[in-house]
Amino acid sequence: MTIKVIMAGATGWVGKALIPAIAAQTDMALVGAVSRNAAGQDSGVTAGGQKNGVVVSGTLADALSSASDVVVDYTKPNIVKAHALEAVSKGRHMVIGTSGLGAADYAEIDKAARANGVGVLAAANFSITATLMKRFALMAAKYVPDVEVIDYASAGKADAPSGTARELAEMLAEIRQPATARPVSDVSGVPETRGAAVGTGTGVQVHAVRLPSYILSCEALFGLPDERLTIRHDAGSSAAPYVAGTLLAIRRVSEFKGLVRGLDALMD
Ligand SMILES: NC(=O)C1=CN([C@@H]2O[C@H](COP(=O)(O)OP(=O)(O)OC[C@H]3O[C@@H](n4cnc5c(N)ncnc54)[C@H](OP(=O)(O)O)[C@@H]3O)[C@@H](O)[C@H]2O)C=CC1
Ligand SMILES: O=C(O)C1=N[C@H](C(=O)O)C[C@H](O)C1
Repeated sequence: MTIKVIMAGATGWVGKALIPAIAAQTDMALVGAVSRNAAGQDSGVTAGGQKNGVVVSGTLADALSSASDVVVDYTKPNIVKAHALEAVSKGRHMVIGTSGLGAADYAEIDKAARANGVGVLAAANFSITATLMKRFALMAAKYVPDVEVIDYASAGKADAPSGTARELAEMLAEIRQPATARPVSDVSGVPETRGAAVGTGTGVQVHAVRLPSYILSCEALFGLPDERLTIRHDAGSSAAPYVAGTLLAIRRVSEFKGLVRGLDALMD
């Protein structure tokens, strides 16, 4: 069966890499593309390549008016949830790459997806090595209770923390033992410098750094008396690392009913 795919965020950094990649798959067909500013143009051309005959729509609603199976979203934190709810309400499976959502948003999308009998795969980071970083950090958290997350990104990144750091912190908070660090509420000085607690219970402290020269790096920092472990991922300047993981998600998302979080769900 050919999987008919709509690419929302077709003219973005990641979307431009995915448009030719989706079109090149023998088991997929690119049937729609979304960008407000490129509406009416050919999506192959706006992605920097040859004409592919798929005209860009200005809204997801427009793109959904034709038949499709899966919507892929690499847009912006302020629109991704609305896109997800719209796509699943129209019976489409959804692959979410866009950052900015948290556990409560995903619970809402999960409910809507289950009600409509479709699958959603949301991964804060579709790169294989970033996914391994998360997996290794979750393994370490079973043995070392004290962990904090440092999130490094470009000066202009729209959201903080990054999706990568948020997913990691939320999952660490679910499995790690209580930390031995002094509670932030007992800290004097400027307690905000201890970062923000992300996740259930006391959460995991996340520190977001935003500076020119970073793309996205994420560190899980574990401490025990007299020793320390750092597990870190650094993203490079191209969107290539996210392509293979996103294609895998497009192929597999219809196997689910409801939302599954993290590329690692597909990696075993
Ligand atoms: N999960 C992962 O592995 C990765 C996630 N990301 C995340 O993906 C998201 C996108 O990143 P990136 O490609 O760098 O973003 P860009 O800013 O380069 O591109 C955003 C795209 O979304 C479109 N867009 C923006 N707003 C809307 C809207 N309201 N309706 C429809 N389309 C819209 C833009 O077109 P226009 O403005 O014309 O509408 C553009 O095509 C970010 O949240 C980023 O953090 C990034 C890399 C990897
Ligand atoms: O905004 C980005 O650039 C990226 N965002 C993703 C995130 O928020 O985690 C991950 C990706 O490495 C780059």
